[in-house]
Amino acid sequence: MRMVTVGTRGSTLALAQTHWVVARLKEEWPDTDFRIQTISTGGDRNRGSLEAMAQKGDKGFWVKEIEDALLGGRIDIAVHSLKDLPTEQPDGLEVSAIPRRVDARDVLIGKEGMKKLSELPQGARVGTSSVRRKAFLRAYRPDLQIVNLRGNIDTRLAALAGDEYDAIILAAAGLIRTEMRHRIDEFLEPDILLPAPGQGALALETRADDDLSIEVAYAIHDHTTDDRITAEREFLAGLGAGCMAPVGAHATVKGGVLTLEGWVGALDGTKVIRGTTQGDPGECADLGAELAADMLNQGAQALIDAARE
Ligand SMILES: NCc1[nH]cc(CCC(=O)O)c1CC(=O)O
Repeated sequence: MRMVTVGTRGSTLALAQTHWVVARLKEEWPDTDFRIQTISTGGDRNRGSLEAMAQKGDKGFWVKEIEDALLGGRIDIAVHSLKDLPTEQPDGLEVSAIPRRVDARDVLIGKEGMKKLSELPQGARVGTSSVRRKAFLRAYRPDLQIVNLRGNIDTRLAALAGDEYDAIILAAAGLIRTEMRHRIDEFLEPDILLPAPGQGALALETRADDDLSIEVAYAIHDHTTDDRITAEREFLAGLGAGCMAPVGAHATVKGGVLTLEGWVGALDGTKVIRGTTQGDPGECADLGAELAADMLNQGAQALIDAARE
């Protein structure tokens, strides 16, 4: 029997999404044996230095050890949250499949009486460490207090039970995949808050010359999701930004037309630039690059640089 080893981080979310991927792969390849191997990354071991690493431009904080395991042949397919995966893969590796996206939106989870963002009382304390979510909150509700909140989904939900936070913001997909959809109080629609590029999507990464694993992974590839996230990620790459930038993007495909919306915000909330473009889904990469160029012309670079400091 053919055997494929699927690697991922050991967090609840990483394992939940990898079990989902393996179940989907097993439907397509009933005669293949799948094994799951967990790998601890710099991000798992060393949370305190996350910001320092980001400032040094180390984008691969969550993926380096996993990519080393792929290159070393200890695993054959890696499962990543797409939004944590740098837009360029190292030599010898490639993204071979993008499964269907679940839900790209961010959500609010709040204490009693704190269950809608627009209705939070003056000065309410909202937990997040994402620069995108911070920049958005400061622009949208300058009165709110933003309190840093790190850690896995479980840690963040546990923190809300204490008394430091009135509400927190998380990605819907993470809660849905870990069977915590019932905890969601409000879905923040993209017209209010644009999600991170690639949020809610997964990426299956393989060795570029491993035809067998590529074929296995590609069985659960979803073309529409791929077009959408390609537009979003080309937009991010076109801005010269990574997953730690105050950048949101969301693409949809309806009636054969791809619509890409982009957002860049000042970390202090004093300025936001928002743009949109439409075209053929086959041109998704160009659409992302064009929107990035358009927003650079409107001054996006200064906002991205300011958030690095
Ligand atoms: N950066 C952490 C991370 N990476 C992926 C998800 C959630 C799942 C997803 O966006 O696909 C999260 C947590 C969060 O942002 O709430």
